[in-house]
Amino acid sequence: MKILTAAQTRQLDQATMRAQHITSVELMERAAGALAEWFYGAFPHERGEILVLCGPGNNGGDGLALARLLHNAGYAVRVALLPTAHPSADWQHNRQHLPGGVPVAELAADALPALAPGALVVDALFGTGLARPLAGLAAAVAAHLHQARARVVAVDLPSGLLADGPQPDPGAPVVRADYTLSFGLPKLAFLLPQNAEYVGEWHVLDIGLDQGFIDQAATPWHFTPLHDASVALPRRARFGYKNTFGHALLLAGSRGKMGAAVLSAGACLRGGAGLLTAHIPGGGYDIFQTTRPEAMCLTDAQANFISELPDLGPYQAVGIGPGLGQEDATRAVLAQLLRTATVPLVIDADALNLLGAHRELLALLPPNTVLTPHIGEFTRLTEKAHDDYHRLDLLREFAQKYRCVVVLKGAYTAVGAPDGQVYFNSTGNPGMGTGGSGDVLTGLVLALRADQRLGPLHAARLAVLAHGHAGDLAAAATGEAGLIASDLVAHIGPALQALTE
Ligand SMILES: NC(=O)C1=CN([C@@H]2O[C@H](COP(=O)(O)OP(=O)(O)OC[C@H]3O[C@@H](n4cnc5c(N)ncnc54)[C@H](OP(=O)(O)O)[C@@H]3O)[C@@H](O)[C@H]2O)[C@@H](O)CC1
Ligand SMILES: Nc1ncnc2c1ncn2[C@@H]1O[C@H](COP(=O)(O)OP(=O)(O)O)[C@@H](O)[C@H]1O
Ligand SMILES: [K+]
Repeated sequence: MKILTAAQTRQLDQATMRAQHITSVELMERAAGALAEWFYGAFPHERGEILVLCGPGNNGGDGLALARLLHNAGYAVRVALLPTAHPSADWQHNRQHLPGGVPVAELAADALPALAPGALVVDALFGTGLARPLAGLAAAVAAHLHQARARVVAVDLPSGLLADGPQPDPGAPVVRADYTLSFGLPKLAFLLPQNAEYVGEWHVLDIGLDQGFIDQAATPWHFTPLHDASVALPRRARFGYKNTFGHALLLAGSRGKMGAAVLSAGACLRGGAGLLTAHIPGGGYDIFQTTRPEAMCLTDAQANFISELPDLGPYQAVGIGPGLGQEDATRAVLAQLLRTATVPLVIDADALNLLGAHRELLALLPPNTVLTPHIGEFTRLTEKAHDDYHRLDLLREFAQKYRCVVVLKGAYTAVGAPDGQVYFNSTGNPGMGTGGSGDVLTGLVLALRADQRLGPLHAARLAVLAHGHAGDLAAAATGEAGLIASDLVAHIGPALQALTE
């Protein structure tokens, strides 16, 4: 699913009207209808009055049309208008069609609407047409909503927030919505941590926008929903056997962090690898063999860390990093791996930290390597980003420069591809913020890299999608707080099953 800019969204509206021979008023009516349907589902028994705040453009027009539909459906609705000399044509149409029974007032700085605590407010002040930061009356309204602790439903965008870029004036107020209801496609702003306090819970409502325009629109940004055919897992061949499904090598663990190796190995096995060999510090042997009997095990001469690179001959993919530690000898193993590997690599955790601390090693990264940094690890590999948008620029630059797939982990994990495209993930939940979750992802990516039917981007995107889905399945059973990384491993099977072709 593509993510478009505000400018592209305006073109998409025009293309939809042309292709479907509808007027802008008709398109607005569809948008309002979709908003109203959402309201009926979310607030079926709302008794209090709903205040609809309308700006001068089509966002305000959506608000006026929604007010009419809610009133006709029996809700108590009141409208407050931002004073304007030049309302949009569709605004005027919907103003004229507002039923007489809906009270309408103009907003004024010295008489902002009284709001009972928890009052339900629709923010239809500004959407994608926002041309400058909120100031004056609009800014006062945004602050008033916040102080009054109103429940705010934003139409298309919380007013004051840009759809696709950082705020020009970070100090200017932005409406803090509990819900944001957008049309057709998600907006880039929804996916970034810095905007979470404004966007709240967001939903995309289908209003039948022109798919032809969307298909040809150029954008680096994509969103991967749970069921995305382009990243499905191919079925296993009926006559396949363990050697068909890939033999993975995992270099992981150090004293005190053998659990990372165990978790990662579990995920690799549950991810469908035909065979898994783990190379671990000698002192971890009993732990590993006892907890992961399905995996084979090579022990390092060192008891507490890894100092030797095994012969890579038998393997279809190599993963390195979980619980690895940052010993000099381990760094030498990483360097040797980068120099000699001819099979796909997956690099995580301390292996990334070693790369960050010794950046000369970055030049050795084989193309199509998958790196799985969280934000802290990514910062060590690159530089401190000014904000979340700048970090996305850094992600694209890094993936293009090193011809690698970079999985920037977190809520809506962003997968950067060597061609500069970025794919945001839709699955997962905050319960996954628990030690070892990333180690599980590494094992799963490794299994899918050992699967020779999948390319690096497909493997990384599918692993991220399945890992998040496993987290969602696990959280349904344990709750978010109770979720631990082992639960992710246990749910990889059903998650992958749900994502199989
Ligand atoms: N496919 C879709 O997504 C569909 C989208 N639709 C809806 O259309 C919305 C976009 O409508 P839009 O283009 O009329 O822009 P909108 O956000 O109402 O603002 C423009 C007005 O605000 C003003 N203005 C701007 N900034 C300001 C500021 N800081 N302070 C004060 N004023 C400011 C600006 O004035 P000006 O800059 O000219 O002075 C102009 O008057 C979109 O978000 C969605 O809700 C649906 O109806 C159909 C399907
Ligand atoms: N709020 C969240 N929503 C979705 N996924 C999350 C969230 N928090 C963490 N995760 C996922 O959990 C994993 C955490 O990885 P990481 O920080 O490397 O953990 P660890 O180092 O403990 O293994 C990542 O895949 C990340 O995307
Ligand atoms: K809005």
